[in-house]
Amino acid sequence: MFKTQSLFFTYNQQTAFRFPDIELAAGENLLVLGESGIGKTTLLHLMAGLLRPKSGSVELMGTVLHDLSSARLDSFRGKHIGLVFQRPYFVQALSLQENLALVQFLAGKSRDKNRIKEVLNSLGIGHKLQEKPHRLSQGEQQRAAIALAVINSPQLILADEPTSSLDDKNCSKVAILLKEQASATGAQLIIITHDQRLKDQFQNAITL
Ligand SMILES: Nc1ncnc2c1ncn2[C@@H]1O[C@H](COP(=O)(O)OP(=O)(O)OP(=O)(O)O)[C@@H](O)[C@H]1O
Repeated sequence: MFKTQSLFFTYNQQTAFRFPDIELAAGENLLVLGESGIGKTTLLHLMAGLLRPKSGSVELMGTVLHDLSSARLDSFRGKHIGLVFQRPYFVQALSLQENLALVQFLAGKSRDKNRIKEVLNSLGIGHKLQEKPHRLSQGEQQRAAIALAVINSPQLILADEPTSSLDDKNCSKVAILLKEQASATGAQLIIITHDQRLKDQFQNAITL
């Protein structure tokens, strides 16, 4: 179960955000739509525990994120939350396989080459295992970004504008892949975007 309650956040006196409550059971998906500047990334960062709310709470699997110390929160995030960013963050000097092994290591897991192969194969980029990230096409990089997010089988997958730089065909593919990856592990999936093309692919949607 993932749940946010009465989330309120301010960067300064001019920018204050109140977000609608979200509640998702295991395996459920949600699309959060909103115009530029409305606070989508802010909400995603609150849900990932990267920002601390001024009031309200974020709860995943019975744990209230901001009750944890920052070290425990980092570890909890590494194990249970997968993040897909608009622009993927890779260590460019490492191969795709090594990048994924690093994410396993940072979550306190041992290197699992079979899991790395399984995830890359399911995303259609198994043959790019040894490739450096900058040698991948934009669509491949976006799929590799999904691999980074799901490698540790997180309970919650949060994606920030995962499709905005993609053409229609790749946009649809990425949405399907994210849903497939989430349903493979029974994870909750939340996509935050201004991309109206995704509307048809999600039954559960809210607009900020
Ligand atoms: N660190 C910050 N300090 C002060 N203001 C900020 C900070 N980060 C974001 N903001 C402001 O908060 C508002 C919401 O930003 P946010 O990035 O959450 O919006 P968004 O909906 O994701 O926008 P976009 O779709 O353009 O990425 C913006 O007006 C932004 O300028």
